[in-house]
Amino acid sequence: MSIKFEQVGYTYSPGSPLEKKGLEDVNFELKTGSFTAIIGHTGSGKSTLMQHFNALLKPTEGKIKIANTTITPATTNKDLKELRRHVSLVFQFPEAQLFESTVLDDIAFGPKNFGYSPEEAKKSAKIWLRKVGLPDYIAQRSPFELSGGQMRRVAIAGVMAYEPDILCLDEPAAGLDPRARKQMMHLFAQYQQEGHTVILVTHNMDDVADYADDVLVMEHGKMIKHDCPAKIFQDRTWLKKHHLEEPKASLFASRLNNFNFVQPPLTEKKLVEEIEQNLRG
Ligand SMILES: Nc1ncnc2c1ncn2[C@@H]1O[C@H](COP(=O)(O)OP(=O)(O)OP(=O)(O)O)[C@@H](O)[C@H]1O
Repeated sequence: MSIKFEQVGYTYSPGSPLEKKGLEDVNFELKTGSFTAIIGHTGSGKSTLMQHFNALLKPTEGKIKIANTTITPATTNKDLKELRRHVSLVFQFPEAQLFESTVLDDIAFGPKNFGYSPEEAKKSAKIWLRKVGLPDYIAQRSPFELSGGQMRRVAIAGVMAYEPDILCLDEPAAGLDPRARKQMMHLFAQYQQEGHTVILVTHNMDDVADYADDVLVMEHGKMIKHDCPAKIFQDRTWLKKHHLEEPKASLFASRLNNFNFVQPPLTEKKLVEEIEQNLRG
């Protein structure tokens, strides 16, 4: 499913004293099957942008084309059900939205809502319970008896169980320990490898380097750069100017004297390879 933003703008509370521009003249196109990271410092418009992918917010200017749906300021909610089956949004702390009495029912809720029969929904829920790394015996427990990390997985399984073509994630691993974060990111990477499009808002540049193949940089509601991670992270002066961090691996490499890196290694694996090469001469 292709995604195209054309001169998209969004104003919060227009015409009121609280009027605030959230997005301004945003233009880009994302490829089907890509893993796009949206980065930028706090308040730059990442979440505002994210909420436009499934029209939770509709542009107040410009238009968005996602597959066969065009979203403009005039689009009404009744035109959007089909889009929302194909494009899902996971907010920070999605576990706050769990509500069913068992884990399995909670995961099956999304698929049922989007037209799966009760049997199909249950079957998909069982598959996704495993895919997010939870044991089968948890299925009949109340989601509220689980740990925070387990609840997060249940919430994410509930979205992935109806297999949206485009999965939008707003800092989905916030607050998780490093191991749980890695497992979660791995799950999203696998989802992309199975042919889906993944869009991730993150402050974690290591995740960008490890998983994304495409990056949008936001600043003051505008998209200031759209490129692959290697190009985004190659210019340290530009990153500093825009208050963006670089991945730990390239930061580490920049502090090594007497080593020659053709370009900053972005991942731990690449860093190790390049150090080995340097040592071999
Ligand atoms: N409901 C709202 N009403 C008015 N202004 C808002 C609202 N939500 C966000 N904004 C403003 O829009 C701008 C962009 O906010 P947004 O939440 O999209 O940024 P962000 O990049 O996601 O930030 P963070 O990294 O802190 O989550 C900010 O100036 C913010 O104050």
